[in-house]
Amino acid sequence: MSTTRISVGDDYDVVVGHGLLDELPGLLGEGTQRVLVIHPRALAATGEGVRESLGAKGFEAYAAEVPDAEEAKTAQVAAFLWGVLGQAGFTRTDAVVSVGGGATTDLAGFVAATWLRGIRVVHVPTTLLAMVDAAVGGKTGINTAEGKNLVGAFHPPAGVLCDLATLETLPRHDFVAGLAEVVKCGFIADPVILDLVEADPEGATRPDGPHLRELIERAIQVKADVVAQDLKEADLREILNYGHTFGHAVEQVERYAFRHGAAVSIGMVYVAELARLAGRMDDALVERHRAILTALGLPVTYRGDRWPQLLDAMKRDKKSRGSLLRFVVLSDVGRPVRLEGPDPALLQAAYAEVSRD
Ligand SMILES: NC(=O)c1ccc[n+]([C@@H]2O[C@H](COP(=O)([O-])OP(=O)(O)OC[C@H]3O[C@@H](n4cnc5c(N)ncnc54)[C@H](O)[C@@H]3O)[C@@H](O)[C@H]2O)c1
Ligand SMILES: O=C(O)C(=O)C[C@@H](O)[C@H](O)[C@H](O)COP(=O)(O)O
Ligand SMILES: [Zn+2]
Repeated sequence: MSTTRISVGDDYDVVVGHGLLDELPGLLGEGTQRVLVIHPRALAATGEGVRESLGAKGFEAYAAEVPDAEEAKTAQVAAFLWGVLGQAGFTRTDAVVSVGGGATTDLAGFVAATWLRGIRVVHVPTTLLAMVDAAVGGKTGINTAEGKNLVGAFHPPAGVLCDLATLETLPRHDFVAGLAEVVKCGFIADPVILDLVEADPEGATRPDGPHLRELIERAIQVKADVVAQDLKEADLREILNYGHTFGHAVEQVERYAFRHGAAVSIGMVYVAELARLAGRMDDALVERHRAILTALGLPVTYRGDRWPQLLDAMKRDKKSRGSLLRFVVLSDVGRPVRLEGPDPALLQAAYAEVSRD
């Protein structure tokens, strides 16, 4: 089966295909002696397989298991991993490999960014969301009690290996959650993604769907093009945060029991409604958001009794400047603009539009 390479500027490639482990040693860097493979509990066998294959190639290979999903993105788990690296004597020529979903790649990337002020990391994403988004672009981080991804660093990987076979074991709800970030790329930059999903929404929800590979590669291309121009989110990169101001607030209010992609789905409808109320988006495009996300089985409403908590969480969004709340909105498909300091009445009215009883 074919392999695709999508370059992120001149920095590194995101490789999409099947059985890509042979590429891993070449990405680890010359002189690398020790490698720590970080994987979640659910992928114990896969993580051990990667460790063994590196051991067989002559590396001093270690594996560390971390909790599944968002429970891994804590200071305690990061401290556990710093301990593992310290005990094994990892130096600046050694490396970290993440094998898992976005929670694992965010955590492992952060640990690599902070160990000795930065060692090499290679991501082997195993969820749809991590392939198209989390493993690409160098945003790493953990959560704190006050909010999502509040501690982190920009630390691009040396490479990203997306083995499509790993998606076969991914639970359906996690697969579908990843589609929210694919659709996000469609709305902000690549309308063909929206056309493909609209033509066959059921097919899009299956790992063997006819357009899955194209959807994945198009979404990666959108992200790669953006981060190659603005790694540290001075301006353009904010478009990748479409739907996240409200989405991250939902995740925090739900204490991370809600999947990231599901929260972003609601967040995109929220911000579309906000844009409509602010006179920036027409009714048809708002309804297109609802129709596409609903057809994929993603949520587009949220409970209606959490406004003070949601607003409080939104104020800590990284796009905020002082007390100014800032949103990425669309004037049309592929035309992201900023909405700064919207009237508080509009913020709450948009919430009413996505609230269910
Ligand atoms: N850094 C970024 O740019 C960026 C972008 C998007 C999202 N994120 C972050 O990514 C996280 C969400 O990532 P996610 O949706 O991949 O979820 P996740 O990492 O929480 O994984 C979901 C679940 O699936 C399990 N799993 C992973 N791969 C599997 C497989 N192949 N088979 C069976 N089970 C598997 C995991 O152990 C976990 O329980 C959030 O923390 C979000 O903030 C980061
Ligand atoms: O890569 C980016 O930039 C993004 O915003 C992609 C998002 O999908 C992702 O969830 C990211 O982790 C959000 O970052 P944050 O800066 O809002 O914490
Ligand atoms: Zn996201």
